[in-house]
Order: sequence, then C-alpha cells, then structure tokens
Amino acid sequence: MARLELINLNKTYSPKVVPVKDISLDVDDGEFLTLLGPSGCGKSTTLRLIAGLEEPTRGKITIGNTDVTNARPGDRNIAMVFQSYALYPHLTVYENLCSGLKLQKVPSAEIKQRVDSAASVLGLDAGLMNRKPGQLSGGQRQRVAVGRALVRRPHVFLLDEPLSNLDALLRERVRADIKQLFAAQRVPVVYVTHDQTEAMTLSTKVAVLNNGYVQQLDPPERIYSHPANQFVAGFVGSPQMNLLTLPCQGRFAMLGDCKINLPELSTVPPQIVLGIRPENVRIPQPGDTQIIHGQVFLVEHLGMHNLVSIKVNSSLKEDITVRALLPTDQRWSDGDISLALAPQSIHWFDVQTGDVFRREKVRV
Ligand SMILES: Nc1ncnc2c1ncn2[C@@H]1O[C@H](COP(=O)(O)OP(=O)(O)OP(=O)(O)O)[C@@H](O)[C@H]1O
Repeated sequence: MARLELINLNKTYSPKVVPVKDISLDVDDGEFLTLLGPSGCGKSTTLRLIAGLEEPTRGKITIGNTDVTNARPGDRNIAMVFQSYALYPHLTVYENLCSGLKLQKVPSAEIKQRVDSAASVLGLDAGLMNRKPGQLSGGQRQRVAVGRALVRRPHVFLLDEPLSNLDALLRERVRADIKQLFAAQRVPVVYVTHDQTEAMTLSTKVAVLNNGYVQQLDPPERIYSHPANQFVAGFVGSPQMNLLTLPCQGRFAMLGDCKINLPELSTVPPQIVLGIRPENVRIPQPGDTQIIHGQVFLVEHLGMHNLVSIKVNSSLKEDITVRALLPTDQRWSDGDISLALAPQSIHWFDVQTGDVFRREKVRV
C-alpha cells in the first residue's frame, strides 16, 4: 500500500501570496485524484509540494506510512509528468525513457524489458526510439513523457496538465488512453488541470480548489450533482449553471411571477441564490408547477442542443437571464416563451457565504 496523504498542508511565499491553505486529502492505491481549479488557485504548487520540489510552510505529507515531508525529491519514489514534458532534447527517445532507470542503477536487461513494455503499452513503435524529441509530434512527445514516468514504477504518479499542449481531438483520444493506463498501475495518481472535462472523465475523485482552499472533495458525479457551494456550482458544468439572486417573500423565492418553494431555513433571508443547470430548464410538461415566462433573446446552436437565453419578466431593476438547453427540432426565435424548472434539480445557496442549503431540507 502506498497511500498518499496530505495533512494540513500550507505554503506561504509572502504574506500576500499563500497558494496552499490547509489542504488535507488522501489518495489510495488505484485512485485518480484531480486537482481542479482556475489559474492561480494553487494546483501546481500543491503538486510540487508532493514531489518535494517545494518545501511546505506547515503540514505533513506521507506516502505509505512514511513521513516524506522533508525527504529529498529523489527519495520519494514519485514520478512526475510535466506540462512541458521536460524531455532531454539531446537524447533519443530510448535514452529519454531509460535515463531515470540508469540513475537508479537498474540492471540493463531490466531497463530494456521495462522500456519495451512501456513503449508497447503507449504504442511507441521501434522506429521512434532513435529519434530526438525535436523530431516528434506533440502527441508522441507527450507519450514519451508518460512512458518515462511509467518505467520508473513509482509509488505515486503526479501529472501537471499533461494534455494542455495537444489539439482538441488528440486530447480526447489521449485522455481515454491515460484513464486506462493509470487505472492499471494500481498506485495513487494526482492530476492537475483547469479543464473540467478532463477532471470529470478521468478521476475517481476531484478536489475543486479556489484561492488555495479545497472547496469540495468528492467523486466527479457528486461534484456535479451536489456542489458544496456557489463557486463549485459555477465552475463545474458546461454550459454553466444558472445562478440567480432572487428576493424572498414568505416561504417563496420569486423568479419573476413564479413562486418557488424555499428550503427549510431558521430565518428567511431577504435574498437567496437559486442554482439550476440549463439542462434542467425544460419545455413545460403536464403537472409542472414552476413555470417561468420571458422572452428569448439569444439562441446558440451546440450541435445536439440549442442553448436558449431568455429574459424573465420581472419587476426587479436588473434583468434576470435564464439559459436553457432545448432540443434542436423546434425553432426558438425571438419572442415569448414559457419554461419549467425541474424542482428536484434546484440548488439553493446562501447569498453571504455562497454555501449550499442542503437539498434534503428543501420542501417541494
Ligand atoms: N515560486 C513562487 N514564488 C512566489 N509566488 C509563487 C511561486 N510559485 C507560484 N506562486 C504564486 O502562487 C499562486 C499559485 O500558483 P500555482 O502555479 O500553484 O497556480 P495554478 O493553480 O497551478 O495555476 P495555473 O493553472 O495557471 O498553472 C500564484 O499566485 C503564483 O503566482
């Protein structure tokens, strides 16, 4: 077992630059954890702390049962794949693949066997082995970088945005390869990205980071269906969740003339944030009660769906815009429209803190 654990990890560069704040999490053998968040939220710094390329200001890192907080990078048995691939330009593919093993003084017969096996898993054919990195495509370079990590047979894999230099099509293909490849390794994997599709498709669990803090740590399905706060709700999901600040009247929030049951609250605040994903704003069916009325002002064609933006009829000073994912078999032209909100798909957030009001307590 080589369980990776971070305990109250902190990194301070200066009083104003504190990119890692009290991060605690664990990753078991065979788990794929993604650190997901916007640029500058502390993802790479966290990864560099795990690798030993940075020293934490406070906190502890363990691998297996060993405290490695102050261990040198070379003593942690961690392999890292960088965004830039960090291949040696003057060495051939074969030499790049075996450079780490030679440093570890692995016998040459075993080096050959490990390199051949990684090359075959990654589809790096023999013809590429004598080329230099400069003579490879981006996708091939990326595979060599992954291969170099695989041959090390480390206790932990760290990957820092390894797909960001690939074009969209190739990224999709390599993403599927990475998922299979690392699932077979049965060691903890920590992956950094700001791309939510990568996070949702690859991971067994996702840590959403913002401003150095873990906002939510959960399996991807739960991050999507039960966001812990307004930040996670807005960051995960494309098109983005509708997040509407609405006035409260009695036990209802008012979305234009539509009364929506509030969750059970000890005190009803003057305002509340309603969150609903565009796919849960739909054409009204018999029995729907939460119907909003407005005017279409934008239709965006997304292939399988249209993303339709409507301005809700309201007496508020500011317009309320709701976006709905609707079928393409109807023409959604400018004009009046009525849409239903699926009641079980509504999320409620505190205006002040952004925290979710738990759905279990919502009256429907
Ligand atoms: N060596 C350093 N000295 C001072 N500040 C640093 C250092 N390294 C990173 N930072 C700052 O720490 C913050 C977090 O950086 P980090 O690279 O961890 O973010 P990130 O989430 O990985 O961003 P990106 O997605 O853009 O790579 C940023 O404000 C960055 O400028």
